[in-house]
Amino acid sequence: LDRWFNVSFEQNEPPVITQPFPFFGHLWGMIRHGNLYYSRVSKRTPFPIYSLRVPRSKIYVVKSPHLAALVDRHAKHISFGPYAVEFVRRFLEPSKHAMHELSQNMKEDGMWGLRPETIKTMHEAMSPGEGLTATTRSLTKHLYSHLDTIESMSESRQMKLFDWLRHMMTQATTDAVYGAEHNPFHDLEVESGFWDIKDEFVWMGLNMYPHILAPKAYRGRQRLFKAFKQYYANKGYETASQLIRNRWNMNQKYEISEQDIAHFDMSICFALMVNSVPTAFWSIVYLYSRPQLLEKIREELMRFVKPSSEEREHTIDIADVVGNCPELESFVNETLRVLSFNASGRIVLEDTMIDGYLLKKDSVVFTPSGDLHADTSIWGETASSFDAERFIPGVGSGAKAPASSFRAFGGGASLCPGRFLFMNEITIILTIVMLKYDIIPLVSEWKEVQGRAHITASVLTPTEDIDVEVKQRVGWEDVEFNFLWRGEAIGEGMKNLEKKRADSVMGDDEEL
Ligand code: HEM
Repeated sequence: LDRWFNVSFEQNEPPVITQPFPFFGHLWGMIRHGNLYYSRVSKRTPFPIYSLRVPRSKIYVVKSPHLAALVDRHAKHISFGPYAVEFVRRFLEPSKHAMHELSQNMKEDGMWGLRPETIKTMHEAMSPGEGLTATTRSLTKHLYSHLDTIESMSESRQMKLFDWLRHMMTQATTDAVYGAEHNPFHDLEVESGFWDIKDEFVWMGLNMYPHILAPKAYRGRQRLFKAFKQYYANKGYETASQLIRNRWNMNQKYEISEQDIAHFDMSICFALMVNSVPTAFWSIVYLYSRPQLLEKIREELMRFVKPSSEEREHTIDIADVVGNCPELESFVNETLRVLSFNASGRIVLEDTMIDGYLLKKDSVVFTPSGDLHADTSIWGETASSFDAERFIPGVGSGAKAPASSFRAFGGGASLCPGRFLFMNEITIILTIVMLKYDIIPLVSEWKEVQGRAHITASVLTPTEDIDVEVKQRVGWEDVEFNFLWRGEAIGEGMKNLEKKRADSVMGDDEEL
């Protein structure tokens, strides 16, 4: 269809991009290509902003960095709130009371109302501070114990990379966030049901006969709802992270039922995992398929590794790595830049003029990250290629890019509150994996894998998995790593520490 795009102009409003099948043409493109559709249209239009007409909705797509920054600045009138509430209505089967409470104070005039207050408490729980430290420490322990199962695998440690990461990160993240005591994801049918929802999400979102159009997703959602209802009946929140306790308390304040809270958790699980898992996959593929880059980042990590007097033992506090490894951080940001295709959806609450364009009330505004991340006026002539050093201060174009143009985590008032937890998580995984293991594809070369866009996710999902073998890192087979998070030992570190304590107790006994 993209070959037959045409343009029509309406007074003041952004130009309308038409195609031969009125209304349904664009809708079909969106269903077929997900968020990648906007990039396809944008490539064929010279305008900084344009309109798409679909049944019952008018969509404006913002392409220019300047207009993206303006949309962010008009957050009260071009708002993320109603977009998020529409997600709840379509996917989470909320009660009337829950919908009523969620729909209050859409313009966020003052800090009141279920949605603004919940987001505020989420930011509090997930910004650097006690809550984030406690959750990350728990996450590190759970990730390590899953990674450690590699050690007990048989001689040939072969696995499907994406499947392996997905299972490990699902279990470890939900243990850390929901508490391992009552984590619903320990039931593997809940885990597989959850990922089925993602696979058939678009069809479920049409909200017409979901049990027929999206049967696997429908069953997965029912299973997830039921499991979370049981979780709250068991008072699972009492042993959960601050994030879940804060959310529970806020929902109590607004008299939201346990059933509604259980349904809301589907969105939290999406936020926790749908971007982090593919980012971990792409990061490992990009690193291990670029041996020089891998060695460079390993060298950077080695600055934080302290060998003990017994040569075999090495200790690293992963919390020191976060924010202090420009090569690693730049690499992760660049991975996000090239693979983020979120739409940053907003709803126009009042007719609003931005830069001479009229945006009409009730329309949808998308600011696709794919377009901004490919803009040569921001990222230079190399915008379309992967440059691991792009975000190193003083080296690449990324360090100077305006915040409103790097949109992997969205932008403006609705900037993702989970970005710090994510950065910690990816640093933990990559640090442990890079220091301890070599990862080799079973076929001789790393194959080129394509990405698929999802309406719910920012980061593309790989269209196929890669069979790999995980081996002890060559030259480091005899080294034992102790991993810490803010001085507290985990994994090997924990075992060694416990052993040392036991030895010293024995020594004391002997003295006695
Ligand atoms: C790679 C990891 C992640 C990526 C790429 C990501 C990306 C995003 C994006 C693109 C948005 C939309 C913001 C906008 O349109 O302006 C968003 C919002 C959000 N994210 Fe994340 N996210 C990640 C991890 C997380 C995690 C771990 C959580 C934890 C629960 C989380 C919670 C949220 C929430 C609650 C919002 C809505 C914010 C609001 O309503 O103001 N995200 N995220």
